[in-house]
Amino acid sequence: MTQLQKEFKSAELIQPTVLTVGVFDGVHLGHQALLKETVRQAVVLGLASAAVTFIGHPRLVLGKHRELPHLTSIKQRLNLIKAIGIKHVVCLTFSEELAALSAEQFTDLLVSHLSMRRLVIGPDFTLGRDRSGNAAILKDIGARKGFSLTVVEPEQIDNAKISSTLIRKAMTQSDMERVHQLLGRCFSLEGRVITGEGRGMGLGIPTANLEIAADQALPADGVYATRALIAGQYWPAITNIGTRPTFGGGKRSVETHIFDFNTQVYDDILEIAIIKQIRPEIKFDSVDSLKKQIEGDILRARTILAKAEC
Ligand SMILES: Cc1cc2nc3c(=O)[nH]c(=O)nc-3n(C[C@H](O)[C@H](O)[C@H](O)COP(=O)(O)O)c2cc1C
Ligand SMILES: Nc1ncnc2c1ncn2[C@@H]1O[C@H](COP(=O)(O)OP(=O)(O)OP(=O)(O)O)[C@@H](O)[C@H]1O
Repeated sequence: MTQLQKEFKSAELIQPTVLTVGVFDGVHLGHQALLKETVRQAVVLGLASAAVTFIGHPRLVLGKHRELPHLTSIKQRLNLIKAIGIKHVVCLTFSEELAALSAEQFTDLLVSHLSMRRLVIGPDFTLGRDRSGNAAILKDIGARKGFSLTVVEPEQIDNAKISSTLIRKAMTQSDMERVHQLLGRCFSLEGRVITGEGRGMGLGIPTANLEIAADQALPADGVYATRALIAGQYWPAITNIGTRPTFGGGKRSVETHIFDFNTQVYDDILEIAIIKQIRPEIKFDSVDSLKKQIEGDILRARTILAKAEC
């Protein structure tokens, strides 16, 4: 049995479904509109709602991009999709085997394994080998195979279609307000707390270093006002993303100083909601001037966080 057959077999759905398909990286406002419409139609038709999401980005597997940073981890993506009310979330590895299927072959699998009766798609969505399955073709296949098709209007902001590409661009410009507007929530990073180089304590500013996946999209290097979520509780915080040029630079790290907090958090899972950039990362001439700057940054972060919406 191939990997794809195994994945479909273990995801088997018996109750007929209204289904949507995509990568859903970021689960941005456009994705949310589509997922909400899928849930709404399932309720109206008395069917179960389902979403198929891909592990591994099609554009990477098909060699169109060499690197494509993810806005959300798989875990965040699944939690966000479920929080919208989608009953079944099916993960499929986007492999060459999957990429080689025609729209007809892929929708056959959706009908036979996931009992698809209606497919909900967004603007310009295509499915199957060489992106051959556009809305007209999917409608025609559906008429023969027993599913109907709904095409959802694009969600737009300022006449631009909301897309993960737009969000990645705003991240590289450190425009976290724009990212927030496009996602419909604050951008957040989640990971395990790992050990740093132990300099933070010496500076009098202890930091929790986050373990970050190599393919995680990050805002541009800099200092950000953030909120840290630990064991269900939010704490005001400040986060430095960067290479610490004052100490000779190194591997990019994401380190957070949580205000009024002095508990050991090594190995805990920490989520950081990134609210606003305070300044870019700078190479200081002395550790003292870095320390003075950080003390000022902390005051600014407190002011920003007192007024922030998320
Ligand atoms: C709020 C904040 C701002 C920071 N800004 C800078 C900076 O502009 N330049 C820099 O070289 N390091 C900066 N750092 C990183 C410190 O150099 C770092 O916390 C220290 O080296 C400890 O690193 P460690 O956790 O790897 O031991 C900042 C850290 C924090 C918490
Ligand atoms: N702005 C939007 N409004 C409504 N639906 C959208 C929007 N953006 C994407 N979708 C739909 O969400 C589904 C999942 O899309 P998917 O994540 O696979 O790729 P996409 O369209 O390239 O999205 P993005 O460019 O944001 O990564 C598709 O049906 C897609 O058409």
